[in-house]
Amino acid sequence: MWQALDIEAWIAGRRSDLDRVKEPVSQIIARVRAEGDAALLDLTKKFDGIDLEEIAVPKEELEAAYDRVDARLVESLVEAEARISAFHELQRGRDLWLQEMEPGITLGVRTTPLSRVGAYVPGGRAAYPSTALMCTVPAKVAGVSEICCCTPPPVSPITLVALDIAGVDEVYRIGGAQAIAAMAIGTETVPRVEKIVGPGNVYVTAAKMLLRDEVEIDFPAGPSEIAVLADETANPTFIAADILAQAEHDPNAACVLVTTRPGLADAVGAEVERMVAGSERREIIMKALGNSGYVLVSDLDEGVATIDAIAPEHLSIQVSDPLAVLNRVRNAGSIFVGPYAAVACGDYASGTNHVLPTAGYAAIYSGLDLNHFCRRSTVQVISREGLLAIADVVETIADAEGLHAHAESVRVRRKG
Ligand SMILES: NC(=O)c1ccc[n+]([C@@H]2O[C@H](COP(=O)([O-])OP(=O)(O)OC[C@H]3O[C@@H](n4cnc5c(N)ncnc54)[C@H](O)[C@@H]3O)[C@@H](O)[C@H]2O)c1
Ligand SMILES: N[C@H](CO)Cc1c[nH]c[nH+]1
Ligand SMILES: [Zn+2]
Repeated sequence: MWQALDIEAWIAGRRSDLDRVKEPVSQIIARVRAEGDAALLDLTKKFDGIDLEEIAVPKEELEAAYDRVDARLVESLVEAEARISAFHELQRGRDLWLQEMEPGITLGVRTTPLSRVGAYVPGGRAAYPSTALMCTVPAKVAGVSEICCCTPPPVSPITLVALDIAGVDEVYRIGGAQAIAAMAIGTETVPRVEKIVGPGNVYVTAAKMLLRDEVEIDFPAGPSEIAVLADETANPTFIAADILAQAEHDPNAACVLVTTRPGLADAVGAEVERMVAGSERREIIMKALGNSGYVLVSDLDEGVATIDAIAPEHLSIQVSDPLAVLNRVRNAGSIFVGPYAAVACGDYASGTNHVLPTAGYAAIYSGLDLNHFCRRSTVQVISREGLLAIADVVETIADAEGLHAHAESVRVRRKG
C-alpha cells in the first residue's frame, strides 16, 4: 500500500482525474444553461439521490439549525470564525492610497470590494462547516455586499450554523458541477454571481475551470493534498497522522513524503497501516493512498527542489531547522513549520485560509485571501504642471505608434 513513487511520472499524471471528468461536466453545464432550475432538480436527484422541494434555504431554517447543533460545537465555530476573521483583517490594506511621484503627478490605488460572490461549500463525503467559514469570512471582512452559498443536500445543520455565523445572505441546496454552473450562469432561483470561490471534488473543480470565461473564479481547489519534507529528526507518527488527515477527504486525495532518511519512509508506512486499520474512513483513505507514497532524496537541496516540482496544497516541514527550509521553498499553498504545526490546525482554527490550490496549481496561484474579494483601480491626479512634465514623452511615443489622437489629447491641453 505505501509505495515508492516515480515522482516525475506522478506529477505528469496528477491531473488525469480532472481531465477525465471535463466531458461529463460540460454536459452538466449545458443542461443548466438550457433548462435552469429544472436541470438543477433533475441533476440533484441523479447525483445526490434527493428530490428537492425547494432549492433556496429559507432564513428561518438557518436560525432553527442552532437547535440541532451541540452548544460546544457552536462555540467552536464562533471561535474559529474569530481567528479566521482576525488573520484576514491583517491583510486589509488602505481603501485608497495616493503618492506624489513628482510635482503635479500623484498616483495611487483605490481598492473596492466585489459586489456579489458565490461560495461553494462541499458536502458530498463530509459536511464542511469549516469551509463555509473559510469561504465567507474573508468576503465579509473585504466588504462584499452579497454573499451566496451553494452546498449539496442534505445540508447539515452544522454547515447552516457556520453560514449564519459568517452572515451569508443566501443559501442554495445544490452541489457539484450543477451548483457551479448555476452560480456562473444564473437560473430562475439562483441569481448569477461575479466570482465563485471555494473548493470541491474533481466535478466541482472541472466546472470552475470550464466556466472561467463566464465568471471569475478563485483557482482550482480540488481534492486535498499534503507533501511532507522530513529528515532524521522527524516523528513518523506525526507524519502518518497528517497524511491520513488529508487522505480521508477523498479517494482522489494525494500525500507525498519526501525524505532524506530511508528508514523514515518505512516507519511512516508502518504507522499509516496501523492507523488506517482503525479508521472509519478506511475505504476512502486506502484509495487515496493508492495515489500517494514516498520519494527518497539525497539531501535537503534535492528535497526542496522536489517539493517545488510537486507544488503541494499543504507542505509540512519536519526537519531539524525548519525555518531555514521555509525560506528556500517557493511552491506550496500553505506551509506548516515544525512538528507541532499539524495541518488540521490550519484546516480548522489557526486563522489561515484552508481554501488552497491543488494539482500543482500552487506554483502559480495563491490560496484564498482578502485580495480575492477586491478589485483595485489605479488612480492619477495630474495638474497642468504634471502634464507639462510628461507631455513630450507621451506625444513622442504616441506619434511613433501612429496613434496621433493620443498625442493630440495631450497637445490640446498643453496649449490650453
Ligand atoms: N483544496 C481545498 O482548498 C479543499 C478544501 C476543502 C475540501 N477540499 C476537497 O473538497 C472535496 C469535497 O468533495 P466531496 O465529494 O466530499 O463534496 P463536493 O461537494 O465537492 O461534491 C459533491 C457533489 O459531487 C457531485 N458528484 C458526485 N459524483 C458525481 C458524478 N459521478 N458525476 C457528476 N457529479 C458528481 C454531486 O453533485 C455532489 O453534490 C474533497 O476532494 C476535498 O479534499 C479541498
Ligand atoms: N484539508 C482541507 C483542504 O484541503 C480543508 C479541510 C476542511 N475540513 C477539514 N479539512
Ligand atoms: Zn483537511
